[in-house]
Amino acid sequence: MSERIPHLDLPPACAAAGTVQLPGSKSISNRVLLLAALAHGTTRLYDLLDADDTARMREALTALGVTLQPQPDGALDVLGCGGRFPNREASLFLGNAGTAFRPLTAALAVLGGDYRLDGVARMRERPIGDLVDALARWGCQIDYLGTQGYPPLRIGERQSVAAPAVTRVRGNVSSQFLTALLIAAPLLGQEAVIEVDGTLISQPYVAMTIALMAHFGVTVDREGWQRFVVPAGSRYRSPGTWYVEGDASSASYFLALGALGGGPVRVVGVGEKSVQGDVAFADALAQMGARVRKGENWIEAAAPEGFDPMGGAAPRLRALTYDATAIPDAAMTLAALALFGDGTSRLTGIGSWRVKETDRIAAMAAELTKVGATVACGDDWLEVTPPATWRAATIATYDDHRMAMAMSLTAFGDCYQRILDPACVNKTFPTYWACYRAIVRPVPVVAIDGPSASGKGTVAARVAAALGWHTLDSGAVYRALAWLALEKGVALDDPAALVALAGTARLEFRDGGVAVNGVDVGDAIRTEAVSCAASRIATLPAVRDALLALQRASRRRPGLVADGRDMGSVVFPDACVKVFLTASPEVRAERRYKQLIAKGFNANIDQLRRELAARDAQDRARAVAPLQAAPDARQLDTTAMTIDEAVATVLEWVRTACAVSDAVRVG
Ligand SMILES: Nc1ncnc2c1ncn2[C@@H]1O[C@H](COP(=O)(O)OP(=O)(O)O)[C@@H](O)[C@H]1O
Ligand SMILES: Nc1ccn([C@H]2C[C@H](O)[C@@H](COP(=O)(O)OP(=O)(O)O)O2)c(=O)n1
Repeated sequence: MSERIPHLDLPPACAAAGTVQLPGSKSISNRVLLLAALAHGTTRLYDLLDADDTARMREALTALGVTLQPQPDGALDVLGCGGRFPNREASLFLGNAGTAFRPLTAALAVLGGDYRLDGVARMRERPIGDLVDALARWGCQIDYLGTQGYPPLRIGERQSVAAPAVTRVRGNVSSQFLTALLIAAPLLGQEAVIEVDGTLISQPYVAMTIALMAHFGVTVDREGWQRFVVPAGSRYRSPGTWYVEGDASSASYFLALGALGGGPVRVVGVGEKSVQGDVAFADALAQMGARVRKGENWIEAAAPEGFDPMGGAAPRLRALTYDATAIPDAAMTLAALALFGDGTSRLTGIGSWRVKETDRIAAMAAELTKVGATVACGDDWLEVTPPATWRAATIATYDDHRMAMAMSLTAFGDCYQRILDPACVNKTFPTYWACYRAIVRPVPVVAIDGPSASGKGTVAARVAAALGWHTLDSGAVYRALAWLALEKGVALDDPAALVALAGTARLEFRDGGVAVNGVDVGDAIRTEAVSCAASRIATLPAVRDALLALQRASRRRPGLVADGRDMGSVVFPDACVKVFLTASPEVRAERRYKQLIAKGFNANIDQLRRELAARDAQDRARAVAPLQAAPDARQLDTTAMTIDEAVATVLEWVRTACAVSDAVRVG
């Protein structure tokens, strides 16, 4: 997704199954790019992540004079510069990529030169003082160009001081500081000893750094996770060819979706032997009750034993109490999964969330609350109690890819959810939404549109009864508001007043019944006066917008049959079957006449014919969502058909359309 669209509406989801080929790991990609650039010899890299954060690293290396040669088979050749960048002067823009900013700062500071490093506004709020202080003790020359302790930075020539016996760095701010020092240490030309003060967070990321350095010829001796020694004479050497693992953090969203949507969902690219700590997410998911299986290069997740994907709701998972110190990124997925727990979940050890792409604790708390959860949080913990009632929400993403991806799980809460700035996933996973759509099955909708008295309502109700699905008579939505406007004397051509009326009234549509502010208006809205008023207010775009969410709220498991004028074209454009029902004007007038008489209303067939024709004309001519068949709708002319025949035809279409999915129960 390259264009920044303002929002993405996720329809309520009912199932998820399939296989996802994961993009390359961001953490591995940026580490091996830098190691290959610093190494002696050429490294051929396969399956590198192609996303914003890796693009920033590649641009930086190019600016430093490193040659990167894309190969016809998709690989990238990095021509290592043997421990010294050709360009001793450069100005680097690193966006919001911590995995590029921190290690490059350390490597450039140790090598010395004349460099400027900067990033986006948020990068200027992410602390780097601990790393700069440690580097200063190695004789590095680093100045803050803005706020002390934060980017942007200017790097000069390193003073030739003997490295102190021990360089200390705090372990609880960002493990990337330690990673940066370790990667830069072989460039010092002498032994480096690094000690960690306090607890080391995100320890698996440091293990990954050490493992990758070993593949590039540098062995780090360590005592526990407190003391690290990089021997004198260490030099990076290309391993020749390197295959980047799939991203384990990105895997977490799909595994979670598998647990919520029945599954199984398989992610390919990470497995049992992964060097990435975030594979531990799968174990946390199993603790929540999901069924998890792992192979060498894949992990699979399915809903808990006994879950019926055709039932009324997402599976109840077990609430989780979890120390996420080792997996801060994947823990965001756990926070969203907590919405589906059987009680309050508690995540601890997530203090580093405060200094990531955004203050993730505050962001998560705010957005989980919007969908109905009760959330409590502190400096380094978050507690989530699932919603008693789910709410449709507009979810902010804070220019944070993981906020967008984690919150996509909320689609299993039986409401539409709007994700703002969905393209923020480009940071690490540009194809996320395409992968999401490939495995997630929204609650199915059958849309039946057509002119008045073509039989929409009758056919819709019978089809829904046969399938066991819900119904939406969208005409009743317009009729109810029109009825209220007539009651209250609100002008039928005053959009603002009508929208205000819709905002304050309680309009309820359940099981075929219609109530306005608690009063049953099922029959009152069927008069010809209300029909004409409904058709008039339906021409106003603002009124149509105001009634959209109300109509979409009817989309609930296991499925919905909706009838109206724009069900297939506007309200449910992703409906699995779209029907455009017609009948000749004479037959329609006759049907309506009989219907009204049967209900005890007075009716005149000639007048009905005229009124139907006028209303059809108005519904067809309006500028917004006019009555017309969607391009992908199937026409059904019922002029010479019985109701049974019409219903049987539609049911057959539903069965054919849904046969591809065993997630949808038909008939
Ligand atoms: N195929 C059909 N053949 C005969 N009568 C029908 C047929 N479809 C619907 N009807 C009758 O026509 C009337 C109007 O149908 P309705 O479902 O209210 O239409 P709409 O919702 O399109 O306005 C109802 O009394 C219904 O029983
Ligand atoms: N999806 C819809 C449904 C109804 N309307 C408007 C246009 C229609 O003339 C009125 C009444 O719709 P309704 O479906 O109840 O009317 P009929 O039963 O077909 O006569 O509402 C609409 O604009 N869009």
